[in-house]
Amino acid sequence: MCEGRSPAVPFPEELHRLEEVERSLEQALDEAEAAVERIDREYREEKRYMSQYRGEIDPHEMFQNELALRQIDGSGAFAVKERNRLARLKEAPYFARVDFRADGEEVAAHYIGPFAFRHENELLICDWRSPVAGLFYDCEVGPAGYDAPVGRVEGALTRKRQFKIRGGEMEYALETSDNIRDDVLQRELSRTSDEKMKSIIATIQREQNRIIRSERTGTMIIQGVAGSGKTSIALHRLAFLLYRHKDTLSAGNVAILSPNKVFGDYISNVLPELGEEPICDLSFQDIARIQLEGVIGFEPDRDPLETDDRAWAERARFKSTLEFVGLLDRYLEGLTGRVLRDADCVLGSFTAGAELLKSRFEAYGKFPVKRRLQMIADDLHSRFSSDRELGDEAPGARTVLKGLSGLLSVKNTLALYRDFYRWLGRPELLDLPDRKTLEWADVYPFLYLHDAFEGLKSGSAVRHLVVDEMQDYTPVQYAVLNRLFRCDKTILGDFGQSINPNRLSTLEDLRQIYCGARYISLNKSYRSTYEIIRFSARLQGVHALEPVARHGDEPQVFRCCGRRAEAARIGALIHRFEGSGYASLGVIAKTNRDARALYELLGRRPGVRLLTPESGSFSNGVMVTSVQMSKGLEFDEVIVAGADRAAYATEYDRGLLYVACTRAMHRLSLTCRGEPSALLRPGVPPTAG
Ligand SMILES: Nc1ncnc2c1ncn2[C@@H]1O[C@H](COP(=O)(O)OP(=O)(O)OP(=O)(O)O)[C@@H](O)[C@H]1O
Repeated sequence: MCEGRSPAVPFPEELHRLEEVERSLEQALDEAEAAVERIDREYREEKRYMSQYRGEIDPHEMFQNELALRQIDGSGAFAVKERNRLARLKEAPYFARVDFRADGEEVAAHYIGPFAFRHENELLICDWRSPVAGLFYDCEVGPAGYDAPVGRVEGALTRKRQFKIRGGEMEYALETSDNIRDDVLQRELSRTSDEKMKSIIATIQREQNRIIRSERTGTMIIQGVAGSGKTSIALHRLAFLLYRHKDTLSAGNVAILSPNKVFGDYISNVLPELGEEPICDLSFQDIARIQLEGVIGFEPDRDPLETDDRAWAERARFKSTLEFVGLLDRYLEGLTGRVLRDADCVLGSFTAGAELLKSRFEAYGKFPVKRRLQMIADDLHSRFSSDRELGDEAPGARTVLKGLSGLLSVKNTLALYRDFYRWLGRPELLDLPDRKTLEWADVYPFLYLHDAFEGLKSGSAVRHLVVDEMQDYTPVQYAVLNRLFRCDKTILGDFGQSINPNRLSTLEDLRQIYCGARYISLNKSYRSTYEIIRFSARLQGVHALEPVARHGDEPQVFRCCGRRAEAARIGALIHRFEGSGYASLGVIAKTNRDARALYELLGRRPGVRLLTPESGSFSNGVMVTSVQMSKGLEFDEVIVAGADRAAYATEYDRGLLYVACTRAMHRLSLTCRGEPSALLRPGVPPTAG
């Protein structure tokens, strides 16, 4: 056997190359460390000088020193980033090699890793987002090509290898053949979960790569089954866009709209892992809070599964459709007549006739009412000033504005919003918890009208927005979003995971809202074992759900006699988990209230955490939570608690069970206190409701 050859790494030259690259990385890392220390020293010296001679330095020199300090600070941040990247590369410098012979040229080997690494003028590692790296994801050995900035490069791919390097050690190396990609993917998918979502650059699949590297501008809608990698793809796409447009796009220009803080925390590592700055993570609540500050308060959304207030549910449903946005638009079409009284504006000896005011008001129709008044006031002020008779002082713009405001029959957005329901003939659909508070379903319709009446706060630098869990949001929320973020969007989710009975909008509605958008559907599921996916697909009747053939235990249903027996069973399953080598276990109850009760029943067992809408972070270990909170997350093992006939009976319950079951990567159990849910038996129709 050749020196250094091991069964897992049958190519000794790769071990030698790795050693060489590591030596270069070591050297570069030492230099980067020295640069960080030098800059740090310079910074401290500059600061010391400034504080020592503060009284003696003239203001001009002080200003120069402050500028210098800021510059050192900037270089320091850059040096630290560079050092961190090199340190990361040292752990796992690359994961693939492609040998490519461009037509008329020699074969060149390209090693692909998380970032590019150049040493002594030689490019030792290519960034996974570089054009040449596209060969790895898109092509097999044979004729191949890639799109470079200079145009298409044609040639032949002569070799393709994949590596797993961890802690600087090569664990395995494989030469490509048709099933190799699957083999590496299988190994990756079989690992235990991590506390945070991980990058998937070494195993991005072809259909995923097409989305990630898409150069087409415009909005994209991705409908993908549970575990198809939608969130991963969206984050990798952002990293790709930031790389491709690095001169014009920075982390401050992209944002992700996610359902809650726990999810935001869960995905927060992917971009930094890919060498990009963390990005802004927003929720619809955050946006509402910013827009409504000082205007009106609002209640958080209620859990529809924990209330039987039918009138409330009816109000929420009514406001959740595309038709509702149509009604708001129709109401706004006649806005002038609704808010402006048919009267002249008389200010002393100056008068503006009702007709003139109306026509001006309509001419400025694309602006909010309040802004239109301001513009008309400015116009009238100039007109009055030029028309004035000798001796008559023209009213100032503020006086004119006051006079015009007196002609408004509606004084604020709340009055307008109330008027909308009167116009509809359905005043009962607006129910304020108190005088200055909206219920959640009213927040976005209110903002839609607020935009027309006062205008929304703008100024967002966001140039690409990712919207995750698209099925959770209503058309009016999208309508407001489109006004606030007039940029390209990547909108992703799974309408098969709709779990709110009061959201009536559909995927077709969404496609209608974004009618020019590119639409992609993903059916292959990567998260769970074949057995879990088959079980979940049967449950939901999702025939398109295509598993990756990775096997594990069949899901088990445990029937217990009552609550205590169920808690004891869950306790035993937790015990089994603790000895299993798995890292995370999700115990998923139907509602947040059920989750809390179960947590108490389990006796606040050490190491068991309760995850609620108020929680801010995700961690490994045992988590007791609700279906709603578990969305988007994943666990090595899942126990769906309380999977009883009565608890899961309707079509919506089916969606809930589907979401809960598809959170499991490797093992799934369901426990119930009596008869298991009939939905678990294929072919059983759900109870109506
Ligand atoms: N190409 C891939 N290589 C390795 N792992 C992958 C790949 N694609 C997806 N995965 C893994 O599959 C799991 C599911 O991915 P992700 O959470 O992005 O899916 P999703 O479609 O957003 O899921 P859901 O809608 O169910 O929340 C993650 O563990 C992710 O790392």
